[in-house]
Amino acid sequence: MDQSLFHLLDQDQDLSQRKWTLVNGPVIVGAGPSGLATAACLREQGVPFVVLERAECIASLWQKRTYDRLKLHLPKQFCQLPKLPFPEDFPEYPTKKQFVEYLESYAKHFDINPKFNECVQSASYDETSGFWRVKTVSNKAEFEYICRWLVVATGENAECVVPNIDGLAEFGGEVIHACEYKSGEKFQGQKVLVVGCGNSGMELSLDLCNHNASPTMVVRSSVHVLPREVFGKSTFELAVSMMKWLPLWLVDKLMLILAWLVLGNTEKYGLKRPSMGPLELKNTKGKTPVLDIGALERIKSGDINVVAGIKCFSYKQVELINGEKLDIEAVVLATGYRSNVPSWLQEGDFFCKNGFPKAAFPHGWKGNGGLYAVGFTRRGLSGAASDATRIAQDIGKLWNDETKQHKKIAIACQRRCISQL
Ligand SMILES: Cc1cc2nc3c(=O)[nH]c(=O)nc-3n(C[C@H](O)[C@H](O)[C@H](O)COP(=O)(O)OP(=O)(O)OC[C@H]3O[C@@H](n4cnc5c(N)ncnc54)[C@H](O)[C@@H]3O)c2cc1C
Ligand SMILES: NC(=O)C1=CN([C@@H]2O[C@H](COP(=O)(O)OP(=O)(O)OC[C@H]3O[C@@H](n4cnc5c(N)ncnc54)[C@H](OP(=O)(O)O)[C@@H]3O)[C@@H](O)[C@H]2O)C=CC1
Ligand SMILES: O=C(O)C(=O)Cc1c[nH]c2ccccc12
Repeated sequence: MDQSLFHLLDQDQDLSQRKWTLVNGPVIVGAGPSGLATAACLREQGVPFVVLERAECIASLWQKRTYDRLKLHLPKQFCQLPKLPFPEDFPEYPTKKQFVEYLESYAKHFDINPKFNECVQSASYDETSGFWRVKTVSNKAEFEYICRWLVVATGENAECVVPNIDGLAEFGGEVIHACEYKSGEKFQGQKVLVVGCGNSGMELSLDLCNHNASPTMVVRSSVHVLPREVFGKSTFELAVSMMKWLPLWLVDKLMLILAWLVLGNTEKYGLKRPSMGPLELKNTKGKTPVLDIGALERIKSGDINVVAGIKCFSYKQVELINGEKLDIEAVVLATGYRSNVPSWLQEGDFFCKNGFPKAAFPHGWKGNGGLYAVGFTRRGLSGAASDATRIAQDIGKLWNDETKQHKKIAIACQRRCISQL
């Protein structure tokens, strides 16, 4: 065993009380697409690893916290993970079910078997020994993993953002976050307030319309709505191609011209555009533009009512900032998500308070002391795929060097033992 590890074991009384294990290779926290992609790339290099997942399944965001009708909103070539493409018969925009099936077969193909129901409570780096100590709780039992490398793969959407709006506790009707919404079926015939106008707010409002409910969507500030396709071609793909030749500001201008040609002036429906362009806003603030799949038509037709902002709630009612009062029966908070890294990672150099790496893309994948982050680039699944490839290469090299070193030491010890016989 490594000499420095003896130091850690000697020092800590706690460890004699708790069950612990020494991991050969990295610990990956999270079995979503990012964690799976990293594990697959490590497997290809022959590096062992342990994946810890708080849920009882892989890709819990996709399996447990998204609505039934969800489809990927970027074309499939931007959403596949490294080393194993989507099956050829997948459509341009795979459904949630297809995507989950792909992820299941991906995990099976690379023999990735996460430890489920293991929620990481804390992770800290022991400077003296050079090891990470990762503490988990599983069925109330505490456990500790000790490892040289820690890969953070808990995602940009780990927790729901639930705003504290005046009077919401007195509302009296059903209040859910978008992550609990499955289908508009149970809202049939109801007046539903959808708070937020990102991709979730737009798509849930559309789903509510499709189930004969009456949604009112709150747009408190501004939003970029782009068509998912322009003249039959993916808007996202078009933007990616243009970025190879043109500066970001110009691509943003062209996107807005195209959006105007295809969608018309969206501001007259209460959808004020931000002053910053859609790609610049995504890159700098992480705010994703809406890729419209039909909600705009329903806004234009009046099926989705758009309002400006909420003042407060009262019993089965909402008061808007313009003083208008609306009777409503249910509220869907499509108010977004946040990272949970600050709640468990005891580290201050690499991650910001908001749970994202401090360094801007493409530098935010590697920290000090064997710390890595995958899937925090605000570039969706393709960003996660490129992080995963880099991380696995880096760890692969370090692991191989250390393993060779250990082998040399083991052989030297063996020789000395033999010579003393
Ligand atoms: C509704 C929706 C649709 C999207 N559609 C697209 C799309 O079409 N294209 C695209 O590119 N991107 C899309 N995204 C972006 C999304 O971030 C990625 O699709 C993808 O899920 C990110 O993968 P991830 O592994 O980084 O995070 P996640 O999928 O969130 O996985 C993180 C995992 O970590 C686990 N975890 C969290 N905390 C802990 C802990 N303390 N201990 C143990 N485990 C923990 C979680 O349970 C989860 O399983 C979408 C996001 C949402 C919310
Ligand atoms: N088909 C797909 O692939 C889908 C993809 N997604 C992705 O999931 C991620 C999360 O999207 P989403 O869930 O829409 O979250 P977003 O963070 O994109 O949007 C949150 C929305 O809630 C609003 N909001 C937050 N707090 C309040 C408040 N107190 N009062 C009023 N409005 C509020 C925000 O307004 P403001 O801007 O003023 O802060 C914003 O409009 C994105 O990356 C998105 O692209 C989501 C759904 C479908
Ligand atoms: O769907 C998401 O949340 C994504 O992050 C995918 C994505 C990455 N870059 C974009 C630019 C415009 C629209 C979606 C995305």
